[in-house]
Amino acid sequence: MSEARQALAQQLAEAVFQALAEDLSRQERALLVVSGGSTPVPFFKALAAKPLPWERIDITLADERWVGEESSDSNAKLVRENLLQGAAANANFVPLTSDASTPEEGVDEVAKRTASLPWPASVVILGMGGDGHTASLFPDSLELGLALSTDEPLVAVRTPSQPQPRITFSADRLHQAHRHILHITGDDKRSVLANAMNGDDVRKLPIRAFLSCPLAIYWAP
Ligand SMILES: O=C1O[C@H](COP(=O)(O)O)[C@@H](O)[C@H](O)[C@H]1O
Repeated sequence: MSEARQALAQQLAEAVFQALAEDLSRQERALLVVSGGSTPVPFFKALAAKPLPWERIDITLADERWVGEESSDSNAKLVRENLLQGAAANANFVPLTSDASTPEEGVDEVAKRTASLPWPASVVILGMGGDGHTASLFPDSLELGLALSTDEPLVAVRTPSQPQPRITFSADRLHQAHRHILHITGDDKRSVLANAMNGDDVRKLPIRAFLSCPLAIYWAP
C-alpha cells in the first residue's frame, strides 16, 4: 500500500468520523453506507480506530454479490474483517444477502431488513470500477434502467460481465443520503472519472448519476 493511498484512507476516515459525530450530536442513530471491492480496506481499518459511539451507528453496503459470507467475494465479509473490529464491532451491521438462492427471491426480505435503518444515510461512500460502475450499477446490467429510475430501495441485478448475480441499492435510495463520497485510486480510475465529467450518458458510465449530488472525491495515485 503506497503512502499516498494510506494517507488518503486516513483523510477519508477523518471526514467520515466528523460527519458521523456531527449527525450523532443531533440524532440518536446514524447510518453509514459503504462499498466493497479492494479500495476501501485501509479506510475501513482507519475508521475502525476512530473514537465513535459505535453502538449508535448502523452500517450497510451500497451493493453486494449474491454469495455466502464465507466467499472471498463477499463485501459483508470484507466489512466484518476490516471495519467491524475493536470498538467498531459494536456497530449494527446489516448485510444485503439472505438464505434465498437468488437475489430476485431474496430482495424483499433484504428490503424489509434494511427498512428499519435510520434513513437517510449520513454518508454514502461509493467506489467505482474501471467500467464506470458504482454500487452494482454496471453499464451492462440488464436492470440498469430500473436501478436508475425506481423509487424502490433495492434491485436484484444480472450483469453479463460479472460472474455472480448482485443486489444493489437504487440510485434514488443512495441519492437521498446527506453526504456522498467517491473513494478511488490509480490513474486509470482518474481517467474514467474525467471521462464521466465530460459527458452525460449515465447508462455508459453510471457513476455520472452521482456527480452532482454533490460528490466529494477522494483520489490518490
Ligand atoms: O464490484 C464492486 O466494485 C466496486 C469497485 O471495486 P474496486 O475493487 O475497484 O475498489 C465497488 O465500489 C463495489 O461496491 C463492488 O461491489
